[in-house]
Amino acid sequence: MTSETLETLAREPKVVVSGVTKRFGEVVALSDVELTLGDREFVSVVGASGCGKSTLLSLIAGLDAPTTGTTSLSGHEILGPGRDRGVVFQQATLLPWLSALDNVVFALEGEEGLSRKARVERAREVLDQVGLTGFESSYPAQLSGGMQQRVALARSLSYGPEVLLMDEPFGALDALTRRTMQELLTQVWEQNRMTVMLITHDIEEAVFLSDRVVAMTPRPGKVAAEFAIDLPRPRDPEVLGSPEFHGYYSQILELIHRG
Ligand SMILES: Nc1ncnc2c1ncn2[C@@H]1O[C@H](COP(=O)(O)OP(=O)(O)OP(=O)(O)O)[C@@H](O)[C@H]1O
Repeated sequence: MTSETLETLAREPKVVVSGVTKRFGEVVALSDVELTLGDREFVSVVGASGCGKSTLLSLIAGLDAPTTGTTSLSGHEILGPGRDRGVVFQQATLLPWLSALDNVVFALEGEEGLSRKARVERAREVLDQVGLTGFESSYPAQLSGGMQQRVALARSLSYGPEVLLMDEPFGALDALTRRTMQELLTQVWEQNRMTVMLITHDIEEAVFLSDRVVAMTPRPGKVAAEFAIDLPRPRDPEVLGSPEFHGYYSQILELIHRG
């Protein structure tokens, strides 16, 4: 067993998905899913289109409920959305009439006891973390797709969630921007060290970013296999050329193609 696997096992569980089945009418999207996300662990979920990845994410986000089974966070059953979880989707879904700064400030409206001044300060801080200093007053339409996703990420980071849930966050970006955003995400995660669940179609992205990659079976989705990624951190793009990286990549690819 590798040291990384031991570290993964030693982590306190943060999110636990237990015996979860999800049906939409006749469609069984998830069947008896068991999954644990450890405290401060970065986990990617990969699998064929339609295998239930987004459904799994929305159950943990509390946007939907399982048909049977339970999801819990820090030992408490998830019964709806909460500020202990941040969600980033493929589209940034920013409010077009608000500046980048005000989009983040708006997300902090629910933070009780935080003055307008403190909210603005916090928003500036997280915009700086995602490399947007100087763009605070730009409106979404004035920002590129990658920059809009940076604002979306800042918005989720602003209230300090324990778990960050990301559904194909870079899926709509061009290859170069995607790579920059992956590097940004590793930096942000190194600084914040929250639990992350990333849904992606991109196995290279999954291996590069994660402590563990979870591969799902085709519908009805179940966990097919889990791979502990024992690559040095902080991750450097140079690792992409290493034999270890290619070893993980081909094992996961083969498993998904085998179905
Ligand atoms: N609200 C819904 N109503 C009916 N069926 C749904 C609903 N949401 C998802 N499904 C079905 O559940 C299955 C799993 O969908 P889901 O979007 O979770 O898969 P996915 O792995 O995220 O797919 P993709 O990679 O293409 O985004 C699909 O067959 C989908 O059609």
